[in-house]
Amino acid sequence: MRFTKGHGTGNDFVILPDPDGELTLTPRLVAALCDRRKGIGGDGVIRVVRSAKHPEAAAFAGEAEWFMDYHNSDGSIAEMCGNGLRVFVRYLLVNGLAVAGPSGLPVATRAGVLVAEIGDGTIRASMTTPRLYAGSTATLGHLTLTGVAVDCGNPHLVCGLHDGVALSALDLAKAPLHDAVAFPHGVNVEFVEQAEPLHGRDQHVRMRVHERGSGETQSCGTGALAVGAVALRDAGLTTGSVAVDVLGGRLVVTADADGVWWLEGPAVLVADGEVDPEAVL
Ligand SMILES: N[C@@H](CCC[C@H](N)C(=O)O)C(=O)O
Repeated sequence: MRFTKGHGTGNDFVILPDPDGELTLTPRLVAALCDRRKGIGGDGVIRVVRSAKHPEAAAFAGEAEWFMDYHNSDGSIAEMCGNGLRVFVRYLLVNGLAVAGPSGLPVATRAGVLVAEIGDGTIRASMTTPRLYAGSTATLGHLTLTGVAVDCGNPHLVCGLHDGVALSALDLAKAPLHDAVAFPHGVNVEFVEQAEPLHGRDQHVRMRVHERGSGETQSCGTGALAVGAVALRDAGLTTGSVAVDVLGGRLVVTADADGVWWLEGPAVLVADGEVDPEAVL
């Protein structure tokens, strides 16, 4: 089985080309490929499949040739992956499977069709409009933090830190406890602290994330989107740009004057290879 390894700000993926949707991708195989000792290692698997060849994306085939079939490292399926989307686009471009037109490159996801624009080293992609809809809490050991529930196509809970609690001191080895009624399908939890003002950005924050289905990761694109949306709302802004520093680098979230939300950041392919599924299972 051919694979490519890539990452966006350290959020890393095993990319599997499967243009005609012929691969049997079980949760067990996904988890085995993502195993960092016995497999290739990754926060998730991205299958590259033609929209027309995947039952969940066939309706998008007229708009977007390719479907990003995203799976978390525990084998569960997620609706969207912001870093994965940029890496997916990089893969399509490098392998000559698509070219970006004047209005960008459309990609089908479980959260709908999104459009990527290719920059100088970075890629920026339109994102599902984040919807801030409720308050909730996350508990880490003895620390309970209040947060804002944000729907970015997938579920997020954005928690600001109390005075005296440092982002770097949080232990995210275990999943934060959350309200299972508020988040029946689980939740990605972001922890945020303010950072120093940055020229050209309306807000600058630092975040760490515990991802549903993957644990703590170096970065989460939809998590950054959720954090950016809360930061702009708290600053009383409806448009603007937010620099979100993650363990693996920097992402920029922008809400433009047309009401479109964008996520910009690097997308890097680091290796190609061949893996024997029998050997990793
Ligand atoms: N890392 C991703 C999000 C991946 C999916 C998430 N773990 C979920 O289950 O919703 C990103 O960059 O957005």
